[in-house]
Amino acid sequence: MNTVDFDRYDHVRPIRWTGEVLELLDQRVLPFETFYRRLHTFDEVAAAIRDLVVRGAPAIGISAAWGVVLAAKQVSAGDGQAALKQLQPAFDVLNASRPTAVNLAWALGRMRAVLAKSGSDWLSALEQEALAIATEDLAANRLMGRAGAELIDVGSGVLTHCNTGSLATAGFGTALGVIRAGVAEGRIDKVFAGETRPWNQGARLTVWELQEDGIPATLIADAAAAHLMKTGQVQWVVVGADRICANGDTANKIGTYQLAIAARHHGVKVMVVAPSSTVDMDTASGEHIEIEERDPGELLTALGKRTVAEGIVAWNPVFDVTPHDLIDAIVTERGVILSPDETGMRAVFGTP
Ligand SMILES: CSC[C@@H](O)[C@@H](O)C(=O)COP(=O)(O)O
Repeated sequence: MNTVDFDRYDHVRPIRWTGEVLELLDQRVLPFETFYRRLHTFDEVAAAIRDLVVRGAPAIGISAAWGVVLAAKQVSAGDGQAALKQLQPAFDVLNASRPTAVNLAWALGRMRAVLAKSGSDWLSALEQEALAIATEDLAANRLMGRAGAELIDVGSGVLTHCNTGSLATAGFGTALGVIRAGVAEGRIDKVFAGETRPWNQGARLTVWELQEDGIPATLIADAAAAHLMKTGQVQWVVVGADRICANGDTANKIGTYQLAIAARHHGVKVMVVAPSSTVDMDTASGEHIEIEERDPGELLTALGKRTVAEGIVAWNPVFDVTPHDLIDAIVTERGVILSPDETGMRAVFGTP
């Protein structure tokens, strides 16, 4: 088996901290423009998360953490507790920027906990914590890449959905990390990516990232997935997650649920790859997850041009929940849970 040269995949970084400002690679204009937006305030960070300048569960958590640092730079306080009081509005605005991915609340929780126990050095403690959140995410992705690839037999084809790569994380990616590792190790022969309508994360971001790596990938229409499975070209669906509940139910980009149903019908396996920052053991099952609904305009237009007759009504939920019994493996940096259920999740993530 070949080894994985992780440094080869480190060139796309969606989030850069200069020490003064946050620079976000604007994912709305990729793949044709590579443009870093410079953000100076927490309000700008919240707007960037809401408007999908930055997206992907781990990446929005990391960005929110840096948003807290930007807010903190405007505050003068003697210790962390005093700063926390003044920073509460910033925490609230950042937390409300998107509802489904738990990584956002998780990262803000870490920043809040650091403040609560810091003395006069609270600002540098916050900065170090934001850096640690990003560094740990990259390390988790590399671990998961290897662990997930081990489940894949040599000669397999895989289908992925949305974008779970360097762009959605601190680097390397979750599901795309498994695909990178699986290709490097010689296990994966063919990679397919669904377009991921309506925002086209698969078409605009995933196949571009793979092309940058020199990994051949084939784009399919989302509607072609069941037919792809029927033709025997894929053995695994490999996806990321925005929130994994205590029983293994998983929220991910809209369309994941129907992929899992089609996969079960065709004997194709489903792997969910996500760091522990995506695991929400306080939410018992998927029915309690808030599903973000975005502007129906995303469905009524393409490249800013209206494609649907005036007066048409559209509904645009952007995540769905895959029940745990349709998932074959959940891969995290803390462990792999096969045929996940509450017992398997608790064995890795603990009891309440
Ligand atoms: C490593 S990213 C995992 C998920 O966040 C990803 O699959 C996804 O659904 C992203 O949705 P998005 O709306 O693009 O933020």
